[in-house]
Amino acid sequence: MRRIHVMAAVIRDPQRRILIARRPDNAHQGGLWEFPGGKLEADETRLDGLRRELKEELGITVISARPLIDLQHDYTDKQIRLDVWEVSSFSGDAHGAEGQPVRWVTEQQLNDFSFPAANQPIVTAAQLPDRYLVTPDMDEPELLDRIGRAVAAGMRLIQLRQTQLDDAHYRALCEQVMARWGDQAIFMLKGDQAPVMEGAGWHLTAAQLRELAQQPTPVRPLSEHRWLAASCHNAEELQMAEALGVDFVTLSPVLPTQTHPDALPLGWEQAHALLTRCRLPAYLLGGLTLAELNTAHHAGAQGIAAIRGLWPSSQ
Ligand SMILES: Nc1nc2c([nH]c(=O)n2[C@H]2C[C@H](O)[C@@H](COP(=O)(O)OP(=O)(O)OP(=O)(O)O)O2)c(=O)[nH]1
Ligand SMILES: [Mg+2]
Repeated sequence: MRRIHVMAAVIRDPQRRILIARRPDNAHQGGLWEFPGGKLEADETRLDGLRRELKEELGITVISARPLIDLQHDYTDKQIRLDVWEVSSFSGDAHGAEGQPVRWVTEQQLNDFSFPAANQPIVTAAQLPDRYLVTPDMDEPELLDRIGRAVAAGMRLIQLRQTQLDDAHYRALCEQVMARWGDQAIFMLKGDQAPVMEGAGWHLTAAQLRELAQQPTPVRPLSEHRWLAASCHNAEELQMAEALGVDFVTLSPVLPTQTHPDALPLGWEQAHALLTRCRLPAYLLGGLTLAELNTAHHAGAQGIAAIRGLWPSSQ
């Protein structure tokens, strides 16, 4: 069976709401909600195909767009590649130009609609930001001050990585951070503390991922309404993360880093190749800064994760 290349869009209005449309009852995956788009034609670039589909289906002209997530899914009757771009600016009045119902919904409301089976990672990608801050080891007063400034500057996804603290101190820190900023950002915790910290997410190490994925009957170790992530370094770990039902991953190291000087960097080409086969939203990690964000998007990543590259300066 030939894989069909589909261009689809997460289109946002200035309030960050997202446009979804309902597929006609008689279409493939009919009656379910979708991100507008359709099949790429021969000799068309990906962006040209996206622009044409959104003109045809919604009557809008794309002004700016960038890759969001690119995944492959095998239905019993069709194999598709869903190449989803985020459209942050367009002109025209978006409407169901083919008579299909359309709705503007918040990121949260996406959970209330039924999408085709391939779409769960797209919903997740639409709900997550494009940068993932990892905190460096640091004394508590300065750490709290800088977390406060990162949140105020709009950082919405933060991993509390404090390797110098014992369990009791780490837990106390996490409680404090969650109480102050837990409603403004997603906090991902490390270690065994996370499951008992209601409201927080859990970021698994590659070793924890392996242990959980190699159980006789692997089960996702956290309820569906809490974020679960995992650190991956190769195709096998990415595959385990998918099988365990992880929401998103980090893939590292892309470039040489100070925190892991002995690790062999993947480089951009290999990172891209690994992401092509991975269905989950992935943050590239290792020696990256915001200067590489666009390159990361075009390599198929959700964005970048970084310690130094995203940490607010001490000024
Ligand atoms: N547009 C879109 N298609 C999706 C999504 N999820 C998903 O599984 N699909 C599948 C359903 C279809 O098999 C295929 C998209 O094809 P389509 O029916 O939209 O193609 P098209 O707009 O070119 O329509 P047509 O000319 O073939 O009628 O991808 C999604 O979120 N958006
Ligand atoms: Mg379509």
